[in-house]
Amino acid sequence: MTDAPLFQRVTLIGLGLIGSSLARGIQQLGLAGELVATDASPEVRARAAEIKLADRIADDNASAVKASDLIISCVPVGRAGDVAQSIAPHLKPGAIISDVGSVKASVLAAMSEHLPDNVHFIPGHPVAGTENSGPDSGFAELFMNRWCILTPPDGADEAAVEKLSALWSALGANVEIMGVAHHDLVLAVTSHLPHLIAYTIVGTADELEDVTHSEVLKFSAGGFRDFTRIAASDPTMWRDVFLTNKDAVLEMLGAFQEDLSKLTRAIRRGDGETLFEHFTRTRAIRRGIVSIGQDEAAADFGRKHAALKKKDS
Ligand SMILES: NC(=O)C1=CN([C@@H]2O[C@H](COP(=O)(O)OP(=O)(O)OC[C@H]3O[C@@H](n4cnc5c(N)ncnc54)[C@H](O)[C@@H]3O)[C@@H](O)[C@H]2O)C=CC1
Ligand SMILES: O=C(O)C(=O)Cc1ccc(O)cc1
Repeated sequence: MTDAPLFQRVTLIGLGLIGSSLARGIQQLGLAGELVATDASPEVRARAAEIKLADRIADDNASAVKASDLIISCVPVGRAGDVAQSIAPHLKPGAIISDVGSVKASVLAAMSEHLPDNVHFIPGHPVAGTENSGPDSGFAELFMNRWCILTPPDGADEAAVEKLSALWSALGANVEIMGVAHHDLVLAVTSHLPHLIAYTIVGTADELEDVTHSEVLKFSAGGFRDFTRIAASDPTMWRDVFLTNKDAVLEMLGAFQEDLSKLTRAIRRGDGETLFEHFTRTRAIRRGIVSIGQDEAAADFGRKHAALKKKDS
């Protein structure tokens, strides 16, 4: 006998990297009795139908959410308010509404403004992705052994939080609960600033092409190549991240610029001790992250991989 699906009807709005990864995972693991999906782009809807990303592809957000028990908005954070406005009058009372946006305070404010009181709004953020976008770029295993942060507002229904956590856990993610302001500060330094640095350095190298005669790209080894991958990330998504997490990013950018000035001064003065000490500290940080990651992965990998394989066969 197969287990009952976690949710009777699930709706995904936005079928890019994250929406299509969710669609594939939910279908492969049988987490929804019926999966409905939609996207603002007719081309994306047509492609989603062609590759069967859901049981039904709806023409618009309003019809997609009818009678749905869980709705996850997977659109750029600047569009979160539009999505909430378009679905608000059509929601089933008691439905859970969530999202996957990389910024949380602005999404909470923009969506809460429109959503009725008789639904459970629990914003979320899977800390997992790639530089690719669109319906063909997703894959069911994207969330395996990655964090998914949920940011329920004060007084959120505990059973609804549990149910949403169960979905992310089934997809292989480790769920963590935190407040929106804390989320935005932590992600500003761990994700948003690194992307800004990558966008900057690749642009700088490109502007130097006249001086370097295309050799920047020709001889780019590890470090620069890694930056070019990150700098290939979606321009709409990242424009929205920096516009909506402005304060936290500016705070972290201030701290970063101070540290960069210290290292600049050390180089100018030939202060090898400062450079060596700094690089030794950062090497230890990386080794700590990698060993924590390996312990967690070793503990979880077998169970989660077996679950997906079972569904595949
Ligand atoms: N790309 C990544 O690595 C990660 C992205 N996120 C977050 O996930 C969200 C989606 O990102 P991706 O899947 O990468 O984007 P994407 O660009 O691949 O897909 C976004 C989709 O949303 C659709 N869309 C835009 N406005 C809409 C609206 N009003 N109604 C319906 N559909 C609409 C677009 O047509 C597009 O197909 C963003 O908020 C992003 O911050 C979270 C974790 C990782
Ligand atoms: O591709 C990468 O290295 C990423 O960092 C992906 C990513 C992008 C945005 C997020 O909010 C979470 C993960």
